[in-house]
Amino acid sequence: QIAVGIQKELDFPGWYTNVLIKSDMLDYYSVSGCYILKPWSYSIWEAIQAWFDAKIKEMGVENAYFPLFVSAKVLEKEKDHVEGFAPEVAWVTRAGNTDLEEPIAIRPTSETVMYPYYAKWIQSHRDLPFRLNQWNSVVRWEFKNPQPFLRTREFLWQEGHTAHLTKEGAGEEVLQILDLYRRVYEELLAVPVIPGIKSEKEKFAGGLYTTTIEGFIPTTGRGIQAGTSHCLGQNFSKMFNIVVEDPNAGTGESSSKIFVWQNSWGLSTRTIGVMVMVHGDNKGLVLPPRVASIQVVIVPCGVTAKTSDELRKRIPDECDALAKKLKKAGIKARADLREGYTPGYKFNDWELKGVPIRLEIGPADLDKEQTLSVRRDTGEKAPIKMANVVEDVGKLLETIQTDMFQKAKATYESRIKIVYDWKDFVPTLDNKCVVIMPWCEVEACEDDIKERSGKPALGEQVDERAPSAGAKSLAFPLDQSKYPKIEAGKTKCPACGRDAKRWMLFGRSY
Ligand SMILES: O=C1CCCN[C@@H]1CCCn1cnc2ccccc2c1=O
Repeated sequence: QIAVGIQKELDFPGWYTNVLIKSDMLDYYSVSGCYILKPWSYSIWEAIQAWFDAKIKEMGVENAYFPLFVSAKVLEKEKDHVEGFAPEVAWVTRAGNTDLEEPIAIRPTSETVMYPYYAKWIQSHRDLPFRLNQWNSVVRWEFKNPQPFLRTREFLWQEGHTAHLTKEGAGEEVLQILDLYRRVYEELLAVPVIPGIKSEKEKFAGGLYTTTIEGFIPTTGRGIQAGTSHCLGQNFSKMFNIVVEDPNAGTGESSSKIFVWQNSWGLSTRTIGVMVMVHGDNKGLVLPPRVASIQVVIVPCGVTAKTSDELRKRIPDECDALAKKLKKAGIKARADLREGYTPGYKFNDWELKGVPIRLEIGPADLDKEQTLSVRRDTGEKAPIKMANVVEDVGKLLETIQTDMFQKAKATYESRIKIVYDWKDFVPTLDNKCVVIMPWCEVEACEDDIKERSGKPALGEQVDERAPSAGAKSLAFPLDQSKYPKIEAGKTKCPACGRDAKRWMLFGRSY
């Protein structure tokens, strides 16, 4: 039985991995925490890559490739950058029967790999802005329960690393990239995200500030960090001595050096996991047309033992001709002419794989010169005149893309609850919602909120590898105007009573 067989609302983790396997997106691998990305999911990553790569190239970013390995000396160049992450670093200690003199780390991220060379290559302010990106994979040997796409020991991503003359120049790019990330989710994956700024506690410790796009998984009511764009300030340029002459210094003055202002930004194959979780249903994947490698599948119907020889040939031929016609118009269509499978079996199969539109052609459709369209997202059926099929299918794909986004956006917005009183905080989380509240921005309060909202039931065994129950701060939404004005000195933080400063999203998260 090829249907998913596990209900999304009843066993979400089971549903998730089942859908990924049965839709042929991935296969398990012999090393724990690692998965094989099969064409059905890899083609989604390729669609994301193609779109994002073109956009950053328009900005003047160039792709490069740096080595996978980084020496301990270089990786640990700056303690506070790595200390919190050290347990996740994977090391090569042996080649064949020979132990290595020095253990060599596999990159968990490439700041320390790249920046010694930024120091060498960036000499003058004319070299700025300096912008390189890598499409690569990184390794983080996490011990928390792995989840395909969301938390894996190796994952594919892009990591952009740029250098600027001024803080403002860097800051402008941080937000430009963050908006590209938002568009990858909202325009390609039909997944709504909230752009914002991380708290001091949640930001990348090695940087100056972290901007983020926060996604939401309705089934669990958990937030998920969907992409990050950091301003590193001058922290790394001071560590690695990446300096340029001050262009404004008069000639002859003592050479005044400027430490460059840097950014680093990353988006990973986590994008695919979020898309599956947000859109999938109990029949399997639901793919947004913009990233579907097959947008339309055409299935011959009504061919039975009693069907005339003429029709038995004509119906598949019509399906094939229609597929060719749609492909010629740039629509990714496939005729499923497999022998020995019933139409019903094929319907199930393509629904499992999340193909946005199914077109059926049977004897009655031929008579009426039409095809019957079936939407994967809503199941809605509608006949389409063959005379207009290219235009109508094209429009239907756009409609599906928009409807999927609007539906997910409405769900997300319905799960964001304003909280003014602490008594409402935990019940809101327990209702699978996230909290938006006027917050004091005091880190001790943040710790207290996590503690007070995650208390395990009395005597309950806490498994630190289980997803946390405590609420974290997710982001200060960039758009604060959506929420009531915070009266300085009047509006109080619901958790601690101090003066509130900005609206902050809190939620349980991945
Ligand atoms: O997010 C991004 C975006 C892409 C470039 N890197 C930044 C910051 C990465 C933060 N990070 C994350 N895990 C790590 C794991 C081990 C060692 C170091 C790190 C580490 O620096």
